[in-house]
Amino acid sequence: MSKKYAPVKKNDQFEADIIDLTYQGMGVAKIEDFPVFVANAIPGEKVRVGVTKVASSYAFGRVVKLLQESPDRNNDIDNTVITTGIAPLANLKYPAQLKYKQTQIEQLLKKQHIDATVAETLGMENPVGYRNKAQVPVREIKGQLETGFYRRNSHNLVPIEDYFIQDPEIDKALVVIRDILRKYHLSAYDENEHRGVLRTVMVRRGYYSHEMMVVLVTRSKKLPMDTVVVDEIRKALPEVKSIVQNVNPDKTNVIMGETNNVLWGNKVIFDTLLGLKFAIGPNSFYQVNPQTTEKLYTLAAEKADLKGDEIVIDAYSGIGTISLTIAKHVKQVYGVEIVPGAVDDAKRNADMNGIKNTKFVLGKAEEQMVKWAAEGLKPDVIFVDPPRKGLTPELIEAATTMQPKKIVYVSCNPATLARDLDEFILAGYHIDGPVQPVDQFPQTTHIESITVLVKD
Ligand SMILES: C[S@@+](CC[C@H](N)C(=O)[O-])C[C@H]1O[C@@H](n2cnc3c(N)ncnc32)[C@H](O)[C@@H]1O
Repeated sequence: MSKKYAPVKKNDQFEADIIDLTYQGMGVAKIEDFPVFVANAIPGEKVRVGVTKVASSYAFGRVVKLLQESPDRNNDIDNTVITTGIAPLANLKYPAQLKYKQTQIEQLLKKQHIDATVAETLGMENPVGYRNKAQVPVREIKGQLETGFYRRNSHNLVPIEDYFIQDPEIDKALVVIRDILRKYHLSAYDENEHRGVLRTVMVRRGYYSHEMMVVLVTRSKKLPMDTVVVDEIRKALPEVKSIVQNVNPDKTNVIMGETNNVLWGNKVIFDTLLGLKFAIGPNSFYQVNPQTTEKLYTLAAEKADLKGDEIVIDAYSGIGTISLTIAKHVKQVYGVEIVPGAVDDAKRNADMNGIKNTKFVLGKAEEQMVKWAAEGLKPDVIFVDPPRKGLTPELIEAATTMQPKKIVYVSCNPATLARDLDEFILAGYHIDGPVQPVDQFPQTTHIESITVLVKD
């Protein structure tokens, strides 16, 4: 690829209109057709841009002066949530956020030459304080243990007490835990030296149950003062039902390690979703926005139009949330999931809710689907709910070989969704009805949606 000529250099300033918003929530300005991505600038604004970094085909900039403000700008926020990337879209009023998410999907489908409509994003009534899970790094700043969030694109911790999108009870618990760790002089992890004890504090809280799990992720096997620390945490936070130490000894950005030691209480916490009870372990994926998850699953089930006699596959089944919520509307569900603890939770969740027509298999969805296809399994409907990287060609081939009438694609990344939809269309499926975005992650750039594919 030929190298573009960069018409700007670092520290240059220029005035520009912001013409677009990237999928990371940066404003786009152009100078001689050369894109400059500007933090905290939104479409419709005119700004004086200061160039902060120049690459061969784009540059980054910051707002030196806001010359003309968009009516969509939300000024009612603490800027830390933008600079840390906790809530990179919080500078947009909520209706504009919903529109942005719809438009992002439309643009990605168009790029892939997919002819489909995208419905308006279903939003939340109160789009703050919704996250049921926090994972905050622990670092030492000026000789003191701090919890907070990294400044965007860095590993520099910004101490924070109000995380804006997390359940406020979780925010309060984080401060209590931080103060207990300080009181007993526990050391924070130092990434550069690979030293210190506490790397991350994870807190999860059941939306309906109010049960809390605290996970202390440590570099070292030993957690000094564990007995007193645990005792103080559970006394100070009566909602806590489980305190776990997770050991992650590696020099890595991966948050959780493989070993969990239950320090006090249960191995799991429980919560309810669509009237069913779920056990959730420390390493299991559980949707972070329980309020919209209920809408999402209800819609996904409605769109599948289940009659009661279907064989269904739930690929990427996690702790069985989709499988178990649709089980009563179908004959049999087969789930596949890669995390052993999540499969154990899914089986336990089926038992706990008296559901007998589900079968959960531990494995890679892309391999298990090929096995099922080879065994002659003929599902009527396949649900896929993959992580951000989307589906593999093998999975798509296996799924279409089984020739289900419907495929319901729950996606958390419209870029991989568009790529995969193209493959399904080539394999003889078409998109039925509009793609439906559901705002699982208000104030952030993440986009969740449901698409239904039907056999031609
Ligand atoms: C977006 S979550 C969906 C989970 C579940 N459907 C839910 O809504 O709670 C994706 C799940 O896929 C699992 N996963 C990731 N890669 C996988 C793979 N190759 N095969 C099977 N499961 C995988 C993750 O552990 C996670 O539980």
